[in-house]
Amino acid sequence: MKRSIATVCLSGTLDEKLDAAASAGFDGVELFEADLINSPLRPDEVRALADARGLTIDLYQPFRDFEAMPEPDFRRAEAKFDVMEALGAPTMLVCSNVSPHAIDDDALAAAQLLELASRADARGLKIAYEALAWGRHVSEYDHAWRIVERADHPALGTCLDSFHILSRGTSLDTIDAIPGEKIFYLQLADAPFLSMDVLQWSRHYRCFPGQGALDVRGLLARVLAAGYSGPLSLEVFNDVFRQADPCRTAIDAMRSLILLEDEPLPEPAALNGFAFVEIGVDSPEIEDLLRAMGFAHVGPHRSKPVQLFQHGEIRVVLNHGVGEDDPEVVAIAVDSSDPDASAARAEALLAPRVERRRGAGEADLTAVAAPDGTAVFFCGPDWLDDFLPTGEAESDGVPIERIDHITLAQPFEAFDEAGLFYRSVLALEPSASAELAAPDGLVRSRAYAAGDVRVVLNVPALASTRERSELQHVAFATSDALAAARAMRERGVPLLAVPDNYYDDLEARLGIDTAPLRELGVLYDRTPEGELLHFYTARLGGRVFFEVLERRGGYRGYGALNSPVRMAAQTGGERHAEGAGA
Ligand SMILES: O=C(O)c1ccc(O)c(O)c1
Ligand SMILES: [Mg+2]
Repeated sequence: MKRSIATVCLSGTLDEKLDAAASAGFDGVELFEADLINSPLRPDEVRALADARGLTIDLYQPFRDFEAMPEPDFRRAEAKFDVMEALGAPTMLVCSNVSPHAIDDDALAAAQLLELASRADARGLKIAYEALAWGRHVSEYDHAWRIVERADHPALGTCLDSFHILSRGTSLDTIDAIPGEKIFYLQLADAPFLSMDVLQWSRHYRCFPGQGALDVRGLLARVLAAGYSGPLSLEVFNDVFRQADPCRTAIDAMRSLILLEDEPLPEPAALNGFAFVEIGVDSPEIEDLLRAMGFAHVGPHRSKPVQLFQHGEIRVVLNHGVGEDDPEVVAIAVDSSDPDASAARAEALLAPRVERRRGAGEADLTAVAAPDGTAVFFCGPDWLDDFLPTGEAESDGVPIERIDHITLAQPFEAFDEAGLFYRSVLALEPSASAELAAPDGLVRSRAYAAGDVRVVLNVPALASTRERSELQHVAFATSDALAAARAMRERGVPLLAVPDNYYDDLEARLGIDTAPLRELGVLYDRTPEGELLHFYTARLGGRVFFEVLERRGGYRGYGALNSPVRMAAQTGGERHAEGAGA
């Protein structure tokens, strides 16, 4: 189907918005009135600009506070029709009246919309009437449809907006009763569940389908079943997108539509956990730490300054060629049952390829770049052959087994984009997001998982100019956290100290004996499904640390409840170290 995007979704000036929409592959735009009014470009120039970029202007929007008025403003309407003719925009969106002067009278609304539609029709234009969720007298789509049906004019139809419908929880049954050709336009937006005034929710927190919690997919299926054949158009008001790079937002938006439509998308290949995690480093200290955690240096890469360390199923690749000052997770790799299929799906979802140097005879690994720049590799079985065996053996006695999850701090503007990236490219399912209080600010966190591939994304809740530590960590699964903590402590792994107050609270809340946990700095969580025991290493330089976790029973979470004490301990340790050095 034709794909469109409202200019209000994108930051920048009108010409920048058009450029971004076109470069992401959109067919058309909804022109948001303010974007035109604030532009130095004449309507005919906007039309030419859109035309030159292969974009149609599908909708002019919104025309506000028109219907059910004592004196409907046809003069203003005619002036806007002039603009639409110059733009080549066929349809005007009229959103339901919010004015205190509006009269609660459907017959009046229908009569005035009928008059508007016949004037539009005289110019070959159409009117699409939309219920705003906060409209004064019309706030439900089925009500807007009854008024359209009552007016009964061929140039008058309705505009359905998934946000207004799903935010109010209106039954979707009436959609089936609207003839497809009377649905003149469909606007798609998702949003996280928030308990707040619906206007504020709509104007600040909408997001692209797949990024929020609304069943946009279900709604789309109903609208298509009704026979709608117009554009699938994204209309997202979002504070973060308004300040993000419009080209990136437009690609994020297009990825959302591709996922929503499903059709030309290769099926996701089954993933069998993480093949490896790659850490960029320029110092050898991390090698000592990995050995203390029981890892063996399995081998150097045949042609690159890259070392493979392994313990059980856990593989950590240290890349000395991309080392920043501080160690940093630069790549994650999934073990794919069909790496070519994984790569094809990633490409279909507009994931940018990471170009890599490859020596003769080396495995041909495809990597794509996640929004924060982390490379995501799709591995088959043969990549291990790229390393020359050293014969070094792993140590017994440190019971860690596989990578459980990888947690990556995201740049402020990349959080929703990154979530949709992992959700679509790797077909990971999101869990609910959590808010975690760190000493230096609130952190929003959301996990994405499929089988043994789990990625947790964190982001500061507010953009900040302050220097913030953007922590990343790799969590290793164990079947015995206490034994693992004891073994690592004996082997000299620096573990994060946990305050006594934490254990006192744990005893007060749960009535458990915390002595073994307290002794080793192991944190604890319990849900009806099971238990979690987990602990952390100190940070390796600035950003990276390791976690070891034991899931007991059916525990599926990530110990979010314990993140604040962990973050406080990390901040405290850092300030302590600064103080000691002074
Ligand atoms: O927030 C608004 O005013 C507004 C305007 C036009 C729309 O289509 C819409 O869904 C909301
Ligand atoms: Mg709308």
